[in-house]
Amino acid sequence: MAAGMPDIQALMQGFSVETTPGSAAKVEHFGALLPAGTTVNVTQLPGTDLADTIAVAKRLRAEGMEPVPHIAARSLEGEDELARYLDGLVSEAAVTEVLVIGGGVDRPAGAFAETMDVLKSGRLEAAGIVKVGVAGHPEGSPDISESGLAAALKAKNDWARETGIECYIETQFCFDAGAILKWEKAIREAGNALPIHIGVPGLATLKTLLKFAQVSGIGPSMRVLTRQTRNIARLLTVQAPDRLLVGLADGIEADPDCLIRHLHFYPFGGLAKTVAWIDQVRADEFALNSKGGFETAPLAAAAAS
Ligand SMILES: NC(=O)C1=CN([C@@H]2O[C@H](COP(=O)(O)OP(=O)(O)OC[C@H]3O[C@@H](n4cnc5c(N)ncnc54)[C@H](O)[C@@H]3O)[C@@H](O)[C@H]2O)C=CC1
Ligand SMILES: Nc1nc(=O)c2c([nH]1)NC[C@@H]1CN(c3ccc(C(=O)N[C@@H](CCC(=O)O)C(=O)O)cc3)CN21
Repeated sequence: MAAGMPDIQALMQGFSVETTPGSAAKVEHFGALLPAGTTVNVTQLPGTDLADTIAVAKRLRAEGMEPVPHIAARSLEGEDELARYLDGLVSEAAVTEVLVIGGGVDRPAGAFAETMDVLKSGRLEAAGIVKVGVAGHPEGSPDISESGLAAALKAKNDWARETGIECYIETQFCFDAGAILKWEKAIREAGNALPIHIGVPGLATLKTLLKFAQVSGIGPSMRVLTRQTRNIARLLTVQAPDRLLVGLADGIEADPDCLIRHLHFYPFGGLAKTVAWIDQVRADEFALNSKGGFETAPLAAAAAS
């Protein structure tokens, strides 16, 4: 790597991806797309069946991936359901790592109102879980106050320290490297010691990104997207997160204490093209451009779908 070049490849190492039961059904074989052992998160979205998340985790394990299912605290009925869910994940898919989130339901379905309620239950340790991700919100959350987020993050740090369980933060997706770097520094100064995986949008059309940004309540950096919709033709062009990655790599390089460790890709139904693009970057098949990002070679037609 030449001096002054952002180290995009270092940033790409150990990347993870997210899938939903619905989008996994459209993937023929995860092992044919992703390096063996890649971490694949499986969502537990409101209104979906826990059995579907377990089934996808099982399939991921069989296809050589490391399944990391979501546990959405507010969607669970209580400790019994959590115990049954964990039992299924461990016995069917040998799961040892989970991502615990509050989850998008307005009113808790049962005894768990937030992530900490699940962590404090002791059920994760009892099930043999050794690594736990929790959510991060670089741009804040439409559902949670800033003080609520700060209190939750402190409690999660305390829990990690007290239990000795390996914990990390996985963020909401965001389009603005500056906002992410500023947030990382602010939570670090407030006492955060957990390593961070940054949520990054995969390759998708502007139209798809806008749709998901809306359903996920992504705030300020929506403007980065909506600014581009003035040119209507751009709605159907595929966007890559190249500028975001350059900005992050530069920021990490400039601050040796930065806790950003990995990227987590949200492919939004475009797993094949996202992975093809990641492969090009990992193979060093890209060149920086004058727009603060980089270009890869045009993707093969098969992966462009
Ligand atoms: N991949 C995904 O699906 C991701 C989803 N998220 C979203 O982030 C939010 C939860 O964030 P966490 O940091 O896990 O919160 P948390 O579980 O640590 O809770 C923090 C505080 O916010 C409140 N809270 C949590 N979820 C809420 C909701 N949906 N509505 C109103 N209040 C809520 C809790 O009662 C608590 O006081 C959810 O809306 C979740 O869907 C965040 C990251 C990734
Ligand atoms: N606050 C919040 N709420 C969320 O629901 C949420 C976040 N944040 N952050 C990011 C994740 C990613 N999310 C999602 C939600 C839905 C699909 C989904 O419906 N996927 C379709 C296929 C994609 C397509 O439409 O082509 C599926 O069939 O599962 C994917 C990711 C929701 N997420």
